[in-house]
Amino acid sequence: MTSSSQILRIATRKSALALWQAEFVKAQLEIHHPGIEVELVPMSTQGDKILDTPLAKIGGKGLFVKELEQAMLEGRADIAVHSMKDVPVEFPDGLELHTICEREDPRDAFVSNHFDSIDALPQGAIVGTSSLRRQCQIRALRPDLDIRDLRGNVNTRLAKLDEGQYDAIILAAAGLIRLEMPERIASFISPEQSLPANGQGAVGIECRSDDSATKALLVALEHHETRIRVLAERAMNRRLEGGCQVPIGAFAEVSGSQLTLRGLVGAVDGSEILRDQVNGACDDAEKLGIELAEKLLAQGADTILQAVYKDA
Ligand SMILES: NCc1[nH]cc(CCC(=O)O)c1CC(=O)O
Repeated sequence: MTSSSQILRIATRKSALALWQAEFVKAQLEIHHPGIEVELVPMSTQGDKILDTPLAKIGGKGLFVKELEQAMLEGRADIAVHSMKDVPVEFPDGLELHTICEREDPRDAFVSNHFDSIDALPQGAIVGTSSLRRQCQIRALRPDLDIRDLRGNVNTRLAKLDEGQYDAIILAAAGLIRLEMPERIASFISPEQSLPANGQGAVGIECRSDDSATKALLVALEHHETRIRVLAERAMNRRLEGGCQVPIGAFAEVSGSQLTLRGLVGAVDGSEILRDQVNGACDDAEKLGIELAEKLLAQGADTILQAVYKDA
């Protein structure tokens, strides 16, 4: 925020989930800072405009965040609210990820109008997901299923399911819970069956590095345990040089002062999946993430990831 404007402006995408997240941050700021004025600045990003190509093939990091960052750098907005899962590992000069809010359920959700779980699907059933991470894990569990690409925001994906284009689809549970559609979740998929993406279910807030007035307001929204978990997960991804569209899972849990981080790298066809985990002190979250990435690389993660990038 600049001293001349007392209104805090939130740059946000226009999808229902992005708007929910921005409204959530607005409401939290208003609770913690009575009298504050917060305004949403909705905008379309490149990722919202290209709807007909599988995300993995578009490539380019930060497809969903570039326009929001430009708005902050140009002073048209003060903060941007992101799903941590979609936030690139590096930030442009002048911007930083300042705040990580409390995590919603990080698991993947099995969504279907006819079946209760992946195990209950008949041979050859059609499952929609455009996430390489979900594809590879589901193929490993059930090589017989017909996995097809599924793009669009949460409501678009649900509509495609309801039209009968798929027997089931996989979505982040967090999105369905936030959009007040928990009844759509036929079952939660355990991390053993589908390890979540790094940052899944967590919301992060980005702002200008030199904007101390805004930072002071954001501190109240910080959630320490979520930060520790997401730091470890992102550190693993960063060491593997994985963008958000790679068959990589990373999931950290905290118990007291201890952190357990599980990681996975898989071939998209599910023919090969490497898994490993590390334990250690929460204070070493990032170190543990790097350590786990190196264990996976020692198992051959590099070869798998190179093949994915070549195909994309
Ligand atoms: N990649 C799209 C995206 N980004 C964040 C969420 C869900 C909410 C979250 O993880 O915080 C979703 C949809 C999905 O994966 O089903």
